[in-house]
Amino acid sequence: MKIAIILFNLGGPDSLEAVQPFLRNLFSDPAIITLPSWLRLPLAHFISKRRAPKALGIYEQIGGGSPILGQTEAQARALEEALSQGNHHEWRGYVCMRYWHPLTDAVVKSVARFAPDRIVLLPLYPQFSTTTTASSFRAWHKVAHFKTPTRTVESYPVEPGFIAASVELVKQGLSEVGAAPRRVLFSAHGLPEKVIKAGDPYQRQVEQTAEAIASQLGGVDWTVCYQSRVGPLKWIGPSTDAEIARAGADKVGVVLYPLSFVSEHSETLVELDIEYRHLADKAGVPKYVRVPTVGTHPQFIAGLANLVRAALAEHEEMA
Ligand SMILES: C=CC1=C(C)c2cc3[nH]c(cc4nc(cc5[nH]c(cc1n2)c(C)c5CCC(=O)O)C(CCC(=O)O)=C4C)c(C)c3C=C
Ligand SMILES: [Fe+2]
Ligand SMILES: [Fe+2]
Repeated sequence: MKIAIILFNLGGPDSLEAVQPFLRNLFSDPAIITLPSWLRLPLAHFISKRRAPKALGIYEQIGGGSPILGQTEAQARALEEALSQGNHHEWRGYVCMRYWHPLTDAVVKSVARFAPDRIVLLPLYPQFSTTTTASSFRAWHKVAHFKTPTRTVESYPVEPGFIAASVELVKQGLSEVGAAPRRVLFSAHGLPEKVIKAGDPYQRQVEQTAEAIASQLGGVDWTVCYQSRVGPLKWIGPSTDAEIARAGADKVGVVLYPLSFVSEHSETLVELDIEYRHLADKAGVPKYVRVPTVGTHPQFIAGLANLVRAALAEHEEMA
């Protein structure tokens, strides 16, 4: 049997020229700006133009583009390998980005050429949000009209492989800081407060992930906080920068784990590694360790493989 797995992620600009069109795609998404299209599209043009200089500054610091595509491709290949063990199905992973290439239209065409017997939609967002997972699913269903049975993984905030990989990485971070007083900051991408008030389960799922990891760390001080605020709306808190300042005031080391990201990109390599590290220095944080994202950690990939198999098995036996 031929099985296509669609790995959804946000995408990022692959050159400085791509920064503004990438931002325009992002702000044109009705899941990000909930206005009718006659107002949203000109606004997206305006906001992306206004945001571009700041975003250019961000991507200039990481070689002029985002590494997210290469990282996600590596996850797709590792997942194919994990799924291929012990069976003779043909598993093929397709990376499908929401705001930069490979975009949905092109991915749907590639999948159609493969002519799979089953399709599995797999978001690379452990926690569900209307702004990420639901947006990617909507974009997919708008273009994809396959007769092929399609299964969906919605979210996996406490999936055991994801949690085990996270625990291992956070423990390495803790040992880098040593025995001195320290606090684990579980930093998630933020969201406007009104998105949560409208029923988005993201914040609750982020808290579930943090609790599941913390319960295996053996009594460390920890807290959840939110990074990457953009725009004038009120976002959920506490903010990661405020938590770094509090750690400085309390004179505790920081082990920061970005628990809503599963790969490296501008939000980790610039915001966490450059901007927040600088903030931690200024705030008097004795030691600041940023824990890497799960990437192709074997336990994370094994967890994704289990999710895919479970989604397929819901309707039939896939031995
Ligand atoms: C303005 C609204 C935004 C919302 C809401 C939002 C939600 C959200 N985003 C991610 C993951 C990523 N976002 C990334 C970049 C990025 N995000 C926004 C805006 C919102 N995100 C902007 C404007 C940008 C571009 C960079 C910048 O100008 O600061 C990325 C990184 C892309 C890359 O570099 O490859 C990721 C990943 C999540 C998980 C999320 C909601 C839960
Ligand atoms: Fe974002
Ligand atoms: Fe950001």
